[in-house]
Amino acid sequence: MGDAVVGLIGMGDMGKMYARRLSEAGWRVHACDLPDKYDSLVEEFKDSENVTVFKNGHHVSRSSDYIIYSVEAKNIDAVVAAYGPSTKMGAIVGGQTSCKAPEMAAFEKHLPTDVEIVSCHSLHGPGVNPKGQPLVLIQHRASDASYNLVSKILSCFESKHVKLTAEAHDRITADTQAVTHAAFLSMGTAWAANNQFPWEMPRYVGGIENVKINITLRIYANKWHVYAGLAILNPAAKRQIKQYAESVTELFKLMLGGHKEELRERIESARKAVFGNMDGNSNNGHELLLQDDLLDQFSLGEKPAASERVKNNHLSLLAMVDCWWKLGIVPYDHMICSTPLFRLWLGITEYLFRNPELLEEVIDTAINDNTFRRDDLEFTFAARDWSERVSFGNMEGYRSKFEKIQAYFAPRFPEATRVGNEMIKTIEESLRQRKGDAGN
Ligand SMILES: NC(=O)C1=CN([C@@H]2O[C@H](COP(=O)(O)OP(=O)(O)OC[C@H]3O[C@@H](n4cnc5c(N)ncnc54)[C@H](OP(=O)(O)O)[C@@H]3O)[C@@H](O)[C@H]2O)C=CC1
Ligand SMILES: O=C(O)C(=O)Cc1ccc(O)cc1
Repeated sequence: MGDAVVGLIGMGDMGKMYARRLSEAGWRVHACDLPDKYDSLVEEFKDSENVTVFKNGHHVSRSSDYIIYSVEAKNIDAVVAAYGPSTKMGAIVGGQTSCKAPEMAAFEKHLPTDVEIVSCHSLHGPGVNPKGQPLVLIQHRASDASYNLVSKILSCFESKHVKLTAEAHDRITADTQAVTHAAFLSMGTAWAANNQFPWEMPRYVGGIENVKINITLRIYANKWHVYAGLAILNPAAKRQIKQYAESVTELFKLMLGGHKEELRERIESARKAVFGNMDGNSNNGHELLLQDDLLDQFSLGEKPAASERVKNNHLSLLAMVDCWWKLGIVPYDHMICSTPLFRLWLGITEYLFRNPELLEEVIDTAINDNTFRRDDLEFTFAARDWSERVSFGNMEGYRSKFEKIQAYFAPRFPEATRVGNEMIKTIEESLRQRKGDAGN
């Protein structure tokens, strides 16, 4: 491959994934994590001849031509302050953090002026095949030649390169990632508060419920700082998460008050704004992203017989569309810059909103069925509490709540991760195939 050496500062899940793929593609990689991980990293990469592990970021910065900071967003300022001044003259620096405002501020503050800046963000987790997934590239302070070099280095992922400014990146990921995570975090919080493992209850098994359960567990199996960083440090995210909590609260109040017509009108206005004239019977816009039979395959529990199926008012999904409507967000506009979780979330939302019978059943359940009010109450509390922690910028408050719920679900993570990976893989393949079919 080329002569350029790629530096990786931060060898956590994403850093390791980058190191493996870049070195396999023939790039020389200089990597480090914190000094206490030096020995274990040397051992782990002893068979990768293109990867050299260093004790700290000074060594990596001095010897690399494109350096990627792959550390916690909350630490970016401190880490760049430490190693940025050691950057090789004329090198290019970028970061992998999920939120670019603090990353760019740190680069501008601490990097020498001869250093160029091209950042990146893989819009998927470390366990997902990067092929075909969006990879955001940001030419922040760099010549076209340097941008092209970074694009060439990262082309071995076979991801779709999406060129954005840092600001546009943060606005879009607030719409897609931050608010999506808020919904799933709240579901997990409500289940834990009611001492439920939802896959053990008939109401929560099958179809779109599988997506809710698998994604919620996937998020709680990950590291808290990833979600805290992209919610709390992203200047655009607070408003979205707050609106989601408000939409949940207002819809729940309409349900509690038995205001069926008002509820229906509100849902209908949101549906029109977000899904336009797409309905369940026509393919006006495009085909449904997801099909129920596909989703049925990925259960952590036994699917109940149709006669035992318990109806759900899907407050979390109704609130999502209400939130998009109130904020003027058209989620399809963001597909080019979406994560697998966002596509699944949009998929189940669309599944509900483009099925008039199911939507009517949901409205009816919301008004007439009291069975699950306790779940909805906890879900409403949860959405508001997450939003408050994010609004106050409360990292420690976020962490302690996240880790408490994480501990509750932890025994099921291995199985949930396996089923979740399988689900994402199958659904993504099906989406790709359909796109291919449509193009033929
Ligand atoms: N996980 C995901 O799905 C994705 C994450 N991202 C972003 O990528 C970044 C990395 O995430 P991820 O790999 O998951 O997180 P990890 O916590 O697994 O990795 C971060 C690593 O950086 C290390 N680190 C912290 N400070 C230093 C330092 N001074 N020098 C060297 N290493 C240091 C951490 O060590 P220690 O643990 O000891 O602090 C840790 O090993 C985050 O900003 C995240 O938002 C982007 C896309 C997807
Ligand atoms: O798909 C998601 O939203 C995930 O949860 C995985 C993830 C987490 C952080 C990122 O910056 C990008 C992807």
